[in-house]
Amino acid sequence: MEATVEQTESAPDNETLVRAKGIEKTYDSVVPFTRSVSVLSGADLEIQRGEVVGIVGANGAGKSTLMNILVGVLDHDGGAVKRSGTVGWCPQEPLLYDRLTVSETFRLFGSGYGMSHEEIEDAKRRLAERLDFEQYLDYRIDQLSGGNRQKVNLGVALMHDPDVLMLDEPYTGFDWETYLQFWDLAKELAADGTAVVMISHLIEERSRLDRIYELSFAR
Ligand SMILES: Nc1ncnc2c1ncn2[C@@H]1O[C@H](COP(=O)(O)OP(=O)(O)OP(=O)(O)O)[C@@H](O)[C@H]1O
Repeated sequence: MEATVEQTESAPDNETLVRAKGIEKTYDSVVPFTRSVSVLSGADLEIQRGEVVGIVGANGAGKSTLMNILVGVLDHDGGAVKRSGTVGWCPQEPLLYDRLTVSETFRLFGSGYGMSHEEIEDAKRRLAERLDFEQYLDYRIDQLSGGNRQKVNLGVALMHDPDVLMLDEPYTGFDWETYLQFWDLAKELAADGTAVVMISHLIEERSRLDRIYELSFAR
């Protein structure tokens, strides 16, 4: 089956921002002379503006694989992905540069997003206050604790106010206060029209999600 990805620049006002149909993904085996592993087989999903959608399932069910395909950092073998608008992505392992300070990290990502100096400074101040990492702005990434690194990872994913925010277990290592702050923020973003897609492991979270996609192993 042929794999396609379609990306349109601007997001429509009140519509589906991500649509995935019949996604197939097989990984080559990491062990020589053994079979390849089929991880996704006919996965369908739709994400609307303003909703908080959960992707759940057992370890190894393919949640990160699906999200990486939706974001566009991983190829798929079959099916089609259609995305509209801008995307913010918070991967499970922070993708940050150890030698940069937190402020420099925001400048780097902000210029990549095409933001002005003022917009970058404003987003950095707002998110540092909100997620409580103001005191670490001059720290290098490799001097941060795991939880604070995760906060910066989340901050740079949403600093450009994306239409779709994709989060792969974004709160790993957050203390309780930050975890609650994170959920307030996710709800606010959704109320303003952002589509928030989140990989979740916590049963407690199910009530916070508008819709849930559960991945299960193919029989
Ligand atoms: N690069 C790769 N090469 C080969 N197999 C891979 C690769 N990446 C992932 N896999 C396999 O694909 C399957 C799905 O992995 P994935 O990380 O998507 O699962 P997950 O549902 O996100 O798991 P978890 O809850 O543990 O984070 C697993 O069996 C994993 O070992």
